[in-house]
Amino acid sequence: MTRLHGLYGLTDAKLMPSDNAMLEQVEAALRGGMRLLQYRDKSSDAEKRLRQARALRDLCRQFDCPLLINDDVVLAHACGADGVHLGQEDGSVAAARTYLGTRALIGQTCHDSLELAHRAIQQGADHVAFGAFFPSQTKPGATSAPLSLLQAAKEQLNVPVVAIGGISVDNAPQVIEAGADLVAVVHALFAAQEIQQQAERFSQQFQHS
Ligand SMILES: Cc1ncc(COP(=O)(O)OP(=O)(O)O)c(N)n1
Ligand SMILES: Cc1nc(C(=O)O)sc1CCOP(=O)(O)O
Ligand SMILES: [Mg+2]
Repeated sequence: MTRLHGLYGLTDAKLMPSDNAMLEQVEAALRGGMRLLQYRDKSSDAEKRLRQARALRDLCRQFDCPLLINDDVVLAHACGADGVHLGQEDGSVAAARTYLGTRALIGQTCHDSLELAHRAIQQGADHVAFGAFFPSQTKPGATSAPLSLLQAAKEQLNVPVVAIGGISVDNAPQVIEAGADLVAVVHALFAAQEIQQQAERFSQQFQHS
């Protein structure tokens, strides 16, 4: 199992208006060194979601990059993804662990709370996400989290820690220095003019961490 570390991209239906656009953008990020991908699509179009998730699974496999599905354990299982990302309102981590098995990657959103993170790990999460560390264009209403939380998380938790929310090439060093193992990014990655180069810029920041 590869170590969870580096750039973590999340797909975005607005920035990726067709299957081809999505696959091209994701491939560019993979070529630039992205280490984990989350398929995040909030639509209720089950056929599209399964088709896109399967296409991403095939693409990610070529680059040895795990694929997680946002919110939906059933889709994660159906498309053969490596795991799932759950929010606090997206169903139980313990049930996801039972459903997807011991090898699945399961992350949970913990906002600004170490208590939520301890609970997530107890229930079977193998990584946890905190945020938002900076104002997010993708999710403007996200709860904000202080950088000091990352240092405390690294001291108290023995699983990889994800930082999310408004992360850019310019501010990523702050969260990485504070302890983030992965930076989860939508806008600063997939709205970039040159996605591969942008992914390389993010990835280079992990070379010494
Ligand atoms: C890596 C990562 N962190 C946090 C989230 C947010 O999850 P959630 O709170 O369930 O919100 P939605 O993404 O479902 O809108 C995430 N998706 N990924
Ligand atoms: C999906 C999501 N969850 C967040 C949280 O804080 O839980 S912030 C966020 C959006 C991240 O996108 P961008 O990199 O464009 O800010
Ligand atoms: Mg969710």
